[in-house]
Amino acid sequence: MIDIRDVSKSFTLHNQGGAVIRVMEGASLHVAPGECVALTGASGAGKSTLMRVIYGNYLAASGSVLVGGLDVARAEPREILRLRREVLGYVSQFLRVVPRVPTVEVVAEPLLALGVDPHTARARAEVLLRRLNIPERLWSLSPTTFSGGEQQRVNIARGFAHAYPALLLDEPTASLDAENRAVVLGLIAEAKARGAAIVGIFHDVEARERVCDRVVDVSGFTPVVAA
Ligand SMILES: Nc1ncnc2c1ncn2[C@@H]1O[C@H](COP(=O)(O)OP(=O)(O)OP(=O)(O)O)[C@@H](O)[C@H]1O
Repeated sequence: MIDIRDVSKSFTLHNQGGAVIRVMEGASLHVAPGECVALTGASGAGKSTLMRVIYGNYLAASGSVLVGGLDVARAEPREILRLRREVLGYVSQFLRVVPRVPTVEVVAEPLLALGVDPHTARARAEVLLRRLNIPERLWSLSPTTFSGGEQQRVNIARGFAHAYPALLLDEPTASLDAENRAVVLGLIAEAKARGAAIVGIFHDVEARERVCDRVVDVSGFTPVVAA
């Protein structure tokens, strides 16, 4: 489902004399349907960079990044938008929403974008919000004023609203209490059981051990710098 081959990525800092930072070389990763792979490696090793390359936010300099058969490294912007709508979900650490949109609509939005009828989309959103212990009195309010943990749970509900065949998870259990953490691990396990291919960053080691089948240390993709 996710097949990364020989990817390299560097950044050119145009505002700092054109300094080039080589972050990744020869990165390869295969994630099968139903499999969850955790990216590990020290801070700055390139975990977030690899996630962004898969999502198409960062363009790989070389290699291929196949997600559901589409090479994200070569795809047109409209193909990437379609991929994100239908195939590839991304639960980032922080919720970004348009102000004043009610929580229930924030969660239902990915389904509405797919053409699911509003009643079904809303019902699915409500099931997730209830499961993630967001009090019903908050559903009609914008999540912009919610606590950090509440916002993260709204973000997770939104990320799991559609049954994406592939999912990127950036620290999905950070800042959650034990009960909600268990709910999120349950959602991840269910996504795997229906065949989702998942790549994630899990600093929560226990969570990682519970849901991940494999660990890939991205330090192995760090370019060797000549002395
Ligand atoms: N947009 C960017 N412009 C310039 N350099 C960048 C950019 N994004 C990432 N980098 C560099 O790439 C390297 C890898 O960063 P990345 O955020 O992927 O690491 P990480 O493993 O996710 O770290 P952490 O665990 O601290 O979040 C760092 O040296 C970082 O400075």
